Amino acid sequence: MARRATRLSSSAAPAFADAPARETPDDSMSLDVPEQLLTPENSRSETSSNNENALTDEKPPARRRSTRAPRASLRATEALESTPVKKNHSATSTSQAYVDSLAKSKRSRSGLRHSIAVMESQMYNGVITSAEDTLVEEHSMAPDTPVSNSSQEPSPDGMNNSLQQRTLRKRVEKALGGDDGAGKKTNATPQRSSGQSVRRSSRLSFVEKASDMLDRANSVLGKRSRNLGELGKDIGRRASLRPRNPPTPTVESTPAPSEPASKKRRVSESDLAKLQSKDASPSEEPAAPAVRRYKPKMWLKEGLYTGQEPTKSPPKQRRSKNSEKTSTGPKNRRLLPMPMFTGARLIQNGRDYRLPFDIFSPLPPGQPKPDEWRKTNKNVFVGDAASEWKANKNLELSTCMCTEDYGCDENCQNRYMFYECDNGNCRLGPECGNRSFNELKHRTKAGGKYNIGVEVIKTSDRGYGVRSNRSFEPNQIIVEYTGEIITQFECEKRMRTVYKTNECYYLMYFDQNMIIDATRGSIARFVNHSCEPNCRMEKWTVAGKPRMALFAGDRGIMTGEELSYDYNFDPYSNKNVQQCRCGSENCRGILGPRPKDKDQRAKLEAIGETQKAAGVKRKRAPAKQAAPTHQGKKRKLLNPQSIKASVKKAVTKATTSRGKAVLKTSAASTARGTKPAAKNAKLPTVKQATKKASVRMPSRKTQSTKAAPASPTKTSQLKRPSPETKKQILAAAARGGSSRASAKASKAEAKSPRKATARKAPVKSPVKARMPAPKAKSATKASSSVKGKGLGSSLKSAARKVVRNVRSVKN
Ligand SMILES: C[S@@+](CC[C@H](N)C(=O)[O-])C[C@H]1O[C@@H](n2cnc3c(N)ncnc32)[C@H](O)[C@@H]1O
Repeated sequence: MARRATRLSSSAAPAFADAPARETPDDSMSLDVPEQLLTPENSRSETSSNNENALTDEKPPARRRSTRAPRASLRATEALESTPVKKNHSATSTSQAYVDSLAKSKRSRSGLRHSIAVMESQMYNGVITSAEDTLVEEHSMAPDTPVSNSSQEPSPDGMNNSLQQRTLRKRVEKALGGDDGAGKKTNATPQRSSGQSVRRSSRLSFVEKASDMLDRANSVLGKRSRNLGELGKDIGRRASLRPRNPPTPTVESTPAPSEPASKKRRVSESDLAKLQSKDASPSEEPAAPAVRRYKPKMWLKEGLYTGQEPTKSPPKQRRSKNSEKTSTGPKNRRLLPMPMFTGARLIQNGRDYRLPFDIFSPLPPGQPKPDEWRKTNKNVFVGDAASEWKANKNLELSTCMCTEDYGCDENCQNRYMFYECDNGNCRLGPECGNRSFNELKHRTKAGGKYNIGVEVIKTSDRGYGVRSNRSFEPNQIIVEYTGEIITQFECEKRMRTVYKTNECYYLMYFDQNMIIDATRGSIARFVNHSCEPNCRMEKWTVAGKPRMALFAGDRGIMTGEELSYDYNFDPYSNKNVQQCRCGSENCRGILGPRPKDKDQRAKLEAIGETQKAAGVKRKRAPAKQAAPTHQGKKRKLLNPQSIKASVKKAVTKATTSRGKAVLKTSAASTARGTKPAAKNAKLPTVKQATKKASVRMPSRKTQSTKAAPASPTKTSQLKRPSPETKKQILAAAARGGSSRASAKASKAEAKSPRKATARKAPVKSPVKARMPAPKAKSATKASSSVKGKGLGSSLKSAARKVVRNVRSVKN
């Protein structure tokens, strides 16, 4: 009730003019009039403060009041015009108040000026009060405001009217300015100004709020950002936190389209936050990659090889097909590394391995080459050799009857007689397997390490040697032994003169009492001797001409092996025995055949031991002589007397020796030069196995008859046919009109002698070679068709023996 009374008293203030109290206004009221001169503009500073501040500002300076009065009067006029209903009432009350004020002014000391101001303020208050009453009734929000609440508080008895009026004014201002809708309804000019003043005074400026938000953001970002900001570091990030554009112009420049342009949009904290996030986002984007996302650590579940099943398959890299495309980094190994020192162990200890035959593995270069070697890959007739050769040349004709099914295999007649097939004696073409020299010709023509297949090496104790650059199949031709073909007379002459001081000679018996001197020759001359050789030296007839070549043994040749063959030469004298350094298990100890005589063997062994004990070695090449010349080397030389003695011995031995393929080339061996079988010979020669020609089981793997030590090449025990046997076979073939008969006869004799050879059951026919039976088509037929008891009967008996031996071996 007190509240109501207060309001009524204030609102009905103009009506007091009619009341007696109006006539005698209270002094207190008159004294309070100046306080009522507070205009809405004056109240700006007051509205922002509380009521206590308002009480302290009860007496504003007079100057301010005077300046505000005209505006208030104008507003009051406008209000009166806009509210005609209330105009009379307000005018009446205003006039009454004016009369009262005039009467008062007469008594009071205040001037006219004050009176006019009071009148205007009363007029204004009357309008506002009436409007305020309406607004209070219409707007339920008005009393909720702090200002209205404060104004509705029951005033004490001593509260003056100025305070009431001021409170009312505040309420009106709140009601008009706080709600835009209400402002529109009232359509009063003071509402706009009051609204503006309310916003300005009741809220902080936008810049201040933005700075507050910046402080909050700093605190949210944490200590590090704060420190950076304080220390002035990381300007970029700090700048990102700071609003780049002043927020107030930004908001004002981009008002909401629905709002009027004149109005300022109220900025809430959420808007500030959005604004700040907008400003901060572009600068924070580059900082995002700084936050790393590490892959989760993958721990090894198993140790090295622990729990892994051993496998023989090669390790697989489990990579997807697209891994190379996707992976940007280097191609790292996915497999575990090899254990330490594995490679070192392998290098130190080594590992045996064998390459297949068809793999070419060239050896590293750098082997010293003999500089005195004059090379030739063809046989060259020198001196009288060419004329003598033609005179003695026998036209040996042979034609094999092999079919393509067998392709001139081991049963080929040409092969049996060491005749190479060609288009003249064989009807097979590329299917023929008996054309080794032709193959070698194409190989050497093509050239290259692989095709040549051999190279010179320097051995530790045997001078130079030859090793293979590639692998060779068993019985494959390797290299031809070529050189100058000289007569025996020429050979003796050279031995006396040119080779007098030589340590090594490269002489080999060839054919028709001819000698191949490979001093100027092919690389085959460097092949050393071995008691267990891996090669054979064979003489073949190619297109009617004899040729010598080195063939691989029965087990083939691997890459890097040193090539060797059995020299099988006769030293003719115990003094000329050379110690063998082949290093094989079954080494005979000397270069030459093992003597049959025990005494002689003991002597040779003693000599060998003596040489060993004395350290007698053939010093071929001093260390400083990388490429020694064989000329001038000190070797044991014999005087002419000893040569003569040796020749005598050789002659006697020559009657029993057979198949001297190799002529030892030492100076000592020059003394061994056997006397030619026909005439008196003073110079060395090579004996042929012609004295005791006997039919042996044919084998193309036979080179010499005398040298047949227990060796892996024991198959060489079987001899090839002697020249005499060969002639007989050829003669029989010529009589029969076909060489096939002889071939068949041979087959009948041996029933595949190579089978017997393989079983190491050589059969030696005691019967001397006679004329072979012509037209022998098979073993039985051949024997039956033999005319007479010559070679046919011997072949027959030999064949029977072979059959018997084969059966015994089978059993
Ligand atoms: C045809 S030459 C071989 C190439 C010879 N190594 C060279 O440096 O010219 C034969 C000579 O080599 C030597 N020789 C070959 N094989 C030998 C071996 N197994 N043991 C000792 N000396 C050997 C002998 O001195 C023999 O007289």
